[in-house]
Amino acid sequence: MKIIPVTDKNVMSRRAAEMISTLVREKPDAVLGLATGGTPEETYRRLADDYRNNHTTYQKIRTVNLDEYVGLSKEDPNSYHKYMENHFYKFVDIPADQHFLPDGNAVSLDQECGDYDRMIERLGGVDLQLLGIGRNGHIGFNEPGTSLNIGTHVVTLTDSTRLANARFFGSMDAVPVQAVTMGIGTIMKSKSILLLVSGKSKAEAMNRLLESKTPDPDFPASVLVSHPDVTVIADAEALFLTNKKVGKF
Ligand SMILES: O=P(O)(O)OC[C@H]1O[C@](O)(CO)[C@@H](O)[C@@H]1O
Repeated sequence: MKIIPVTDKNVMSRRAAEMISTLVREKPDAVLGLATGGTPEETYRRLADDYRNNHTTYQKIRTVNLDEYVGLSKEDPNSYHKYMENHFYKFVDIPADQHFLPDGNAVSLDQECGDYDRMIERLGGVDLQLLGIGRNGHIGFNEPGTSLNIGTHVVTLTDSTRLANARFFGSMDAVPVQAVTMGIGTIMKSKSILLLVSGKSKAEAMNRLLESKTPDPDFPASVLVSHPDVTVIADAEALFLTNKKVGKF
């Protein structure tokens, strides 16, 4: 795991956007694995700026997202379909049939999960998977206790995750209880992984990740220590609990 310590969220987002746009320019038909949540919002803004200012094209890029809530339509303002539309797709030239998210409203969710993994394989696998981390160490929506080999599946969200995401819904009761998520096995097949960690609320998770020596299902992000190509960009607030030397900010 390569750790890049940065002063704040702005720098984290700039560095992340630079990594992603470099890949897009070097491999114009790359498969990007994308994430939602508060952490990558500014990274998407910067990628949109880069598209506008430097004409970085997404015409051949394919994107696959980590997850979607069960029971929300694609048009629901809180769906991750809508999030991606509002934060990224509408600002760049990626064709509509080249970006994919799991369908949380599929008639058969089991079928949808299997189809999603097969679709990622057909695309040739993910070149770069962008990740955030939950306070309890979840990646995607893989909550503590999830099998480390599992493919895309339906998950019941923990109260802590629903509480953390209640800020987008207005109340915790409005947050769906289930989601479809790429599994940890799916995420680990990505050729490279970029984890973004920002803010004091993530400091405990960051500390635990840095202390992790081997994958532990009780702390899903720990699986990243066994992946050959992981970059973590973390800001000073996220790193404030760790005594490990992470290099200069
Ligand atoms: O970036 P946030 O909003 O703190 O969320 C952390 C992670 O939890 C999720 O919301 C759930 O998958 C991810 O989208 C995100 O990477």
